[in-house]
Amino acid sequence: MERDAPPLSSTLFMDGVGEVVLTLRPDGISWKPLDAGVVASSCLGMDFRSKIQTEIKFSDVYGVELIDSGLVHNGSWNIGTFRWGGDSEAHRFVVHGFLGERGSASPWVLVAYTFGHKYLKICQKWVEHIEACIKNEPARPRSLLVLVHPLCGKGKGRKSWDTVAPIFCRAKVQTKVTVTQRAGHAYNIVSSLSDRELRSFDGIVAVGGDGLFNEVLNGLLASRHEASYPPSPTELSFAGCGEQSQQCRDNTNGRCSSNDVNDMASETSLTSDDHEPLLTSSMPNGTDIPKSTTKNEECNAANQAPSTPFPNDWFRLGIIPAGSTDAIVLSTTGIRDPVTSALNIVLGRKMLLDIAQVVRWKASPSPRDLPSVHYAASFAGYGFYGDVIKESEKYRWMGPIRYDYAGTIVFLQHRSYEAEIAYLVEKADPVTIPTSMAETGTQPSQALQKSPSRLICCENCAVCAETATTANIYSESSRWVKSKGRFLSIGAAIMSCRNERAPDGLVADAHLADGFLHLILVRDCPRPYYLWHLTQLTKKGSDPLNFKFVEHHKTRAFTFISSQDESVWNLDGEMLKACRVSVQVFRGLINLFASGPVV
Ligand SMILES: Nc1ncnc2c1ncn2[C@@H]1O[C@H](COP(=O)(O)OP(=O)(O)OP(=O)(O)O)[C@@H](O)[C@H]1O
Repeated sequence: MERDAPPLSSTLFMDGVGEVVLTLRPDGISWKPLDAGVVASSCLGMDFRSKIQTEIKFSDVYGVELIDSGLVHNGSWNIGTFRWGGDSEAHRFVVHGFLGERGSASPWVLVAYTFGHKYLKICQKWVEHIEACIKNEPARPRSLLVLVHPLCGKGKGRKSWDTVAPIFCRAKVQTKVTVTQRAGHAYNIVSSLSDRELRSFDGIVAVGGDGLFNEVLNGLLASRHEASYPPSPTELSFAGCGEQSQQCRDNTNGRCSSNDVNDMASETSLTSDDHEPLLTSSMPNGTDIPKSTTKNEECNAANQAPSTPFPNDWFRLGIIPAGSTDAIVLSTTGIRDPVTSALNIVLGRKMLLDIAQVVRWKASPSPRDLPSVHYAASFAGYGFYGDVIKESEKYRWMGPIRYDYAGTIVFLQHRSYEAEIAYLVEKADPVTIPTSMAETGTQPSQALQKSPSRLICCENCAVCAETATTANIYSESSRWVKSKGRFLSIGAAIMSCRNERAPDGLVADAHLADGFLHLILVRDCPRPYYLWHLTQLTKKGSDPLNFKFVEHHKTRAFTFISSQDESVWNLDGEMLKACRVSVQVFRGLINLFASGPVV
């Protein structure tokens, strides 16, 4: 007889096990074989058998679905022998979940448990019930925009999406999928979404590498993030640093007063417009493009504010790793696995991520040369880092190995660059160690010995969760410090920047959402010392920053002026030509479908 009441406990057939008593608990379901045996599960056509799996929590269930009626196999493994108990024809439903050890950096493994009953209604009730329970789990997405870079990595973007697409389907997440056709395509799609279109999605997923994610990030924030620019390098250079630079500001919440601009005009031709945010929409690679305007955006423009501003607490970005380095995924999940990342997305995992705003200033007298704004999630680097990206473009045909080849060439060239940096120092910052200028040597500096115990960012990180609001970069609690000289490289790590070559990343203890970046200045030094520094980066547990020629400053903003006519920056692995740059970090500017690395 069919029943209408929701089942709290029923006897069903479980595929590969036989008859079980299935029980609904507040936090999941459990099953107990009537015939004491073992439990089996299957995944993507493969069988995973476990003697201990007799339950699954709703937090580990990503989908449940009715399937066609058919055979439920009643066989089970029993101490190495297959015991066949006959199959039963039944109505069926499948519970899709995953097995993953908490606190372990191994990939999560998909599991599917199939149950059957002779009455369809019993199966329907179980499905409805489990669905209702998983809906109570923290905000799982319903609709996503998915952008697939088909050529990323070794051309594995499409294949990576094909691997994980069934997960989205089983989780009943609607996906609008676009395969990119060229560099800049993802940027165009995202930046031209009207607010209404954006609000129809819970997030955007990039299937590709850090470069595709950077395009999505820039497209999203180009017209939706409103903030004052950081000071221009020439402004700080003109005003000098330290307390003076604070005094050159009025009370316009960080914007320069017209006096500042007039004062600077003789040096750089900056106009007051240069200091208005969001005047220019730029491609991540530095090509300025006209922003397409939708009706909605016109409306927004009239209201002077986008109706979906950033930061907000609902819209999330996700990455399915398929690129050549995948530093953002490695630094935010601890593992480079498309299935684990897809599960993080459909399960609605959410964490805040700091984003760096990189403003490129031009020195040309043309009033059309407005500053252009770019965003980076993981890294901004100059010198060695910029040169490697530039050189590697010549060898694109080699695939990901071109970075090793280009890195070797650039290392052998051993170029250093004259530059002037000004960085913001927190008056109470224990990590900023302004080491002596232009000092090189083989003896490790004492910098890190002076730093407090190094807390590595992880799931539920206490540092990132601190509610203390990050002070405005113009607050009284900070001052600008200048550093000038010849540098082999200048790197700004917004996150640890872990990758397969650098298992701890550039800065092992960088946090994902503390509002700081780590400025690493590598001063000109003999080539063997630089090699020593680089090789330390490749070793787990080493200390690549503990050299006298390396300065490490934890900061919220810095400016840069190069004395070169052409300077190349590396933003999240993409090239940006810029001789004058200001960078500031925005704490938790976006939400990511992730929960932090397992370390
Ligand atoms: N269909 C496409 N054809 C060519 N380039 C594309 C396409 N889609 C995106 N791109 C661009 O390719 C660049 C690299 O993308 P991504 O980082 O995702 O892959 P990757 O394999 O890790 O790349 P790389 O090895 O260059 O770092 C980005 O600048 C991105 O904008």
